[in-house]
Amino acid sequence: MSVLFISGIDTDIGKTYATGMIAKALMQHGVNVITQKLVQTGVARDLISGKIGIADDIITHRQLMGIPLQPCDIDNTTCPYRYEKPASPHLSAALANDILNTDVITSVTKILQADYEVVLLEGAGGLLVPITEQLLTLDYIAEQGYPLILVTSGRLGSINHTLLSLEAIKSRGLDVHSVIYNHIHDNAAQTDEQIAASTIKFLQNYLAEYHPTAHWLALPVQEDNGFSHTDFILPQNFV
Ligand SMILES: Nc1ncnc2c1ncn2[C@@H]1O[C@H](COP(=O)(O)OP(=O)(O)OP(=O)(O)O)[C@@H](O)[C@H]1O
Ligand SMILES: C[C@H](N)[C@H](N)CCCCCC(=O)O
Ligand SMILES: [Mg+2]
Repeated sequence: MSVLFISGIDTDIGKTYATGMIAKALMQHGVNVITQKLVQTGVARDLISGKIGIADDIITHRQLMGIPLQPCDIDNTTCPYRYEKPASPHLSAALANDILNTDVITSVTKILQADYEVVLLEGAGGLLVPITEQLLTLDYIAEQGYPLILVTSGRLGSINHTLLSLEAIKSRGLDVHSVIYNHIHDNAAQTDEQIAASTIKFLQNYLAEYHPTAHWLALPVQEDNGFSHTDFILPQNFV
């Protein structure tokens, strides 16, 4: 019955990996769980039929969960809004001459809730990404009252992006359910070990002071692009 919203400090921070791995961990605890994507941009058209494909993030979620695409994926219930242009949803929809109606998103979430105990709803980009010209992602989350999971990493710049996200959450009178620290950017190409370790410490102390109820979860790097999975441990009272 419950819906958890997975957002992050930016695009490419690891929301899809976090969502797939949470779903896998919940499945292993016997929870009947499905994932949904709010809106997917950058989706290719099928060369033969010309139809726009299934959302890439939904495909990755199922791979990480180790299950095939479900009927609700194939009929696009898990992501009705899919656009070709890899951009902010408000732009991608406009370029496709479409108008995204958030009531449709809410109604597919309800359909999924009827069949599953937990729906993990992944956003596109960060919290202040516009879903439409009028509505920011965070305002949709606030309207729906969904518990909010924020994905971050040790990439240089993450402290600022994480604290700005937490400020924005607070400004809507919301709290953060969990912060997931993705270890993907701890390597030398993105940052260095000293920065990553300091970022973890700083963020943990900040959360302890300002968001004491938030869970802290560490997402390990998944090998083979997610096909051999390192364990991801969920706290007992996660859902
Ligand atoms: N924990 C991880 N283990 C292995 N690879 C990862 C991990 N996290 C992220 N990646 C890599 O980083 C890329 C970006 O991550 P991901 O697709 O999860 O970002 P996102 O936040 O979902 O982006 P978007 O806003 O487009 O939905 C992935 O395609 C994958 O290659
Ligand atoms: C295409 C990309 N991977 C994401 N799905 C969409 C990211 C939108 C970011 C918009 C912005 O913050 O300026
Ligand atoms: Mg994603």
